[in-house]
Amino acid sequence: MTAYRPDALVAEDIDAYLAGHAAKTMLRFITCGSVDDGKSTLIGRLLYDSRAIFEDQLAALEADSARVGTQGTNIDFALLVDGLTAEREQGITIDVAYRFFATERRKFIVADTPGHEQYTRNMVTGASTADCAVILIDARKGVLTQTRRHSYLANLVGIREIVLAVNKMDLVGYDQSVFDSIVEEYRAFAASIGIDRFTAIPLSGLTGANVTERADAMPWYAGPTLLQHLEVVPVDTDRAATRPFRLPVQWVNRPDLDFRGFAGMIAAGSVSVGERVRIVPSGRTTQVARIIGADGERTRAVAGEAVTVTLADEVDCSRGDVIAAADSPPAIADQFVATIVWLADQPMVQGRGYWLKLGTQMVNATVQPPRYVIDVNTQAELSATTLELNDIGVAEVYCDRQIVFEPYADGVDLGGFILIDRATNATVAAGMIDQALRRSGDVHWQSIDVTREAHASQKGQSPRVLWFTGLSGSGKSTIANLVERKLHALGRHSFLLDGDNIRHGLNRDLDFSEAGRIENVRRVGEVARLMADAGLIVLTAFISPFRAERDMVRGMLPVGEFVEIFVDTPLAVAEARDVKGLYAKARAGQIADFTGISSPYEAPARPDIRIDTTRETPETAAERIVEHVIGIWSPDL
Ligand SMILES: Nc1ncnc2c1ncn2[C@@H]1O[C@H](COP(=O)(O)OS(=O)(=O)O)[C@@H](OP(=O)(O)O)[C@H]1O
Ligand SMILES: Nc1ncnc2c1ncn2[C@@H]1O[C@H](COP(=O)(O)OP(=O)(O)O)[C@@H](O)[C@H]1O
Repeated sequence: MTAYRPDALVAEDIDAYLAGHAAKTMLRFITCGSVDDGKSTLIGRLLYDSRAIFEDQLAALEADSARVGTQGTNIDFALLVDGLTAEREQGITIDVAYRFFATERRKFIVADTPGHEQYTRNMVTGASTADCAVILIDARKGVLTQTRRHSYLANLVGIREIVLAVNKMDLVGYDQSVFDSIVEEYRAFAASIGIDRFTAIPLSGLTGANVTERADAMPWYAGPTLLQHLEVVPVDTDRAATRPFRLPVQWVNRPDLDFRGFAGMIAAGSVSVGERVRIVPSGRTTQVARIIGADGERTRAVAGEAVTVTLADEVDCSRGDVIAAADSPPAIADQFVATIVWLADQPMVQGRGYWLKLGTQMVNATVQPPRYVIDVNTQAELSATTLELNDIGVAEVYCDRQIVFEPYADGVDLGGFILIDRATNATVAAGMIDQALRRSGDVHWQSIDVTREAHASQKGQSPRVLWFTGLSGSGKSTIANLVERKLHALGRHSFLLDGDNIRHGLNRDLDFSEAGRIENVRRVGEVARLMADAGLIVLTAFISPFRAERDMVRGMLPVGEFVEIFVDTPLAVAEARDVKGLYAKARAGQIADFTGISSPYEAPARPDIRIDTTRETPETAAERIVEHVIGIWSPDL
């Protein structure tokens, strides 16, 4: 290996330096091990021996090149930090240090994750974009629990290149038999968790033996040094290039009527002009007419490249769709079994709707209680009712519509997803699709001839869901009743779903726990949607204490159809009214989880209508609501 000498070249010919630098492939790798294994020393040696470009040097370089009017450092710099900013924007607090260095053959980003309790979250975050994992073993200690944990996690997130770095060989007299027995023990374990291939290298971070320089002390080892190996291991895009073509559409580029291009990053395979492609999920096939890359018109493009393609026919294709090889398209489904790593401090809430983001697709999804969680140290399958921080579990995921996917093992881009809290926008989990549930493919949406528009127009009205929310005794039922009477008198077709009544029938199996209330509101939302599909004006009077579920119901309906009405009555006033005597019982400890007292109420931040019942009578509140509803639907007045 020839050490890379950026300083000299930068001084002589910055353009040549930047051009050479930009053309090199990038390897992202992760180091797993603890300080005791000599990890810091090893990384330090790699950086030192390869005359690494440190972050601050790159920043200085960028500033210098801007000053002399040269372009081109930006791309590398983005690559250096993009992993970080993406995670920060998603609200995950992680503890992963990224370091950048380069040799003449390759650029490297090494993610260094500390080995403390937050290990799973840190490692999954650091490893999710890595091509390769370097697993450190102390030659004196051999394969330990943490070696197994690191290997399991690396394999879980889809890292196919594993390097077993048997460190501190100097402390065992560079003895081949020590190395061989560690490799044999590791091979048996690796096979048991599905790792069929790894590269073992005996080395010493301290002396530098087999890190960047060959070691005279270990003549029995004929393989590459660690750096030599890292310079040639295949990166994920090499592997992706051999799979069937996939282009998840990021946006549709339509500058004028003559041009309609579909832009995105090719996730797998390659594509040539004239090739037949299939748009998924619609299933329409057509041919690729043109391919435009960063450097202009192309005849072919491969995985990892950002392109815009145009198609021979005017087919429907929008953001979230996937343009794929016509004869081997990805699957579509709305229910999956997935392996989920929980990243948030708040545990998973059964039945709660989370945003599921898979590539360019975003849908609402709920997670069932896990079938089991995995002990990362022993790989044992344990029973659990929910997923908590750092848990890894296998669970069913239900989406509210079909998505285009591939099992994670076949492709990270269409198989990996994140779950996002709808209220805070924080990433709460990372998931990997194992397979679709069979019933998902068996249940088809029945296409119905009498559409919701036909139902509504027959009734001469636009459907609405008037969603009343507020504390017990706030006045939801009283006002909703009055509104319905007025609508009825005006000849509107309506139906009132009331908390007390539904809880005696449809939802009699549900309690007032968080999960019980979430499921209560979800079912009511589904029923309200069906009734709105039937053309009705639906009124619902449920406490519906959580923002996430109210927002979820809003998202289930066409824009503008959901009207959130906050019956804003202070707790003290509702409690003073105590229509049903429940507050007195709750205060006396006879009712558990009572809203406002021992269970939370999340007030709407921006309701469509707010009613202050301390200032407004039920009558005037109802008139205002009717005016709001009739006002926005003027055609048939
Ligand atoms: N623990 C506890 N907390 C809150 N409310 C309780 C509880 N136990 C019984 N009740 C009675 O149930 C009614 C609320 O049911 P909801 O279906 O509207 O509640 S929720 O939306 O699922 O939170 C509510 O009716 P309203 O007073 O009309 O709101 C109460 O009468
Ligand atoms: N401005 C008001 N709006 C609604 N209800 C009011 C108002 N002022 C007093 N009330 C009384 O408050 C009580 C509200 O009870 P209810 O409608 O059953 O509440 P909820 O359905 O929210 O539990 C009723 O007895 C009602 O007469």
